[in-house]
Amino acid sequence: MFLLIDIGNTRTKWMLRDKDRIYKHDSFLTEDIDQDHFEFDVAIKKILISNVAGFEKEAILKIKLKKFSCPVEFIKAHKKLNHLINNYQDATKLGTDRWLSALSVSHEIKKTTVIVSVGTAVTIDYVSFDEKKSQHTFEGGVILPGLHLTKNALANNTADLKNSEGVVQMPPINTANAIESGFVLSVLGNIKSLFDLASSESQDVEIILSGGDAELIDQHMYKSLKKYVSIKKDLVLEGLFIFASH
Ligand SMILES: Nc1ncnc2c1ncn2[C@@H]1O[C@H](COP(=O)(O)OP(=O)(O)OP(=O)(O)O)[C@@H](O)[C@H]1O
Ligand SMILES: CC(C)(CO)[C@@H](O)C(=O)NCCC(=O)O
Repeated sequence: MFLLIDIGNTRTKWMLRDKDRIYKHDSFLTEDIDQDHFEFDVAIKKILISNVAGFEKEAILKIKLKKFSCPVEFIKAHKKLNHLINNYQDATKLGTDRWLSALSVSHEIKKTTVIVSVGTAVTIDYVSFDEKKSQHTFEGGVILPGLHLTKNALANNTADLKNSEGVVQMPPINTANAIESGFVLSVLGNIKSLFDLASSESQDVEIILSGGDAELIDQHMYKSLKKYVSIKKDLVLEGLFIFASH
């Protein structure tokens, strides 16, 4: 049995699973990481963790997990693993969550893929597929502030932009809708740019959406791209399981 933990900047997602079955799947706010979340009485072979929320969270979690008396591994991006090559300038500097998502895709999808994670930050990554070599390459990608961060940055640094709920509207005719629409359109525009780049190299490109706000982007996806899009929520946890089994 493996305990897999994905520590994001806002939410921590975790899963207890083995080869055949998922036994538990839950999440909590990362700021509550010092509380007792892992209460079960089963023998765990290994705990694998993806952490993009900083060293302090890692230190707290290490203490919390001592009670399981099993190996605990914090994963870092590799230059090459299985059929995935990582072309980031410094391979180990690629966010573990981005790399594990690419690892998951490289096992599941034999196609060039644009991986979009819409969480605290938004990342849009281009993973190419070489059919002849049966090999995927993480080619690169963009990072943007997520919806919550975008709203907070505007509210905290301007006089008149309050943090309120808006909807996508074209053209937007009030402040809240202008901010919400601006965020969604900027993510869509970036997806289109990375999709076009991927399509210049490959005729068969998929777009995978993940993260807390994936549905928001999916709802407004360009009509011309809809047929290439699917949502997969647990890419990072799936990547951790592939890593555990490699
Ligand atoms: N208090 C909050 N702080 C930050 N984000 C929030 C909050 N409440 C809701 N959200 C929304 O939840 C989303 C978080 O999604 P998700 O669960 O994918 O994040 P995450 O795993 O923390 O992200 P990441 O992996 O980028 O750190 C954000 O995009 C934001 O819109
Ligand atoms: C971009 C985030 C915050 C997305 O969760 C994470 O992957 C991260 O902290 N990455 C490190 C920097 C990088 O990937 O270039």
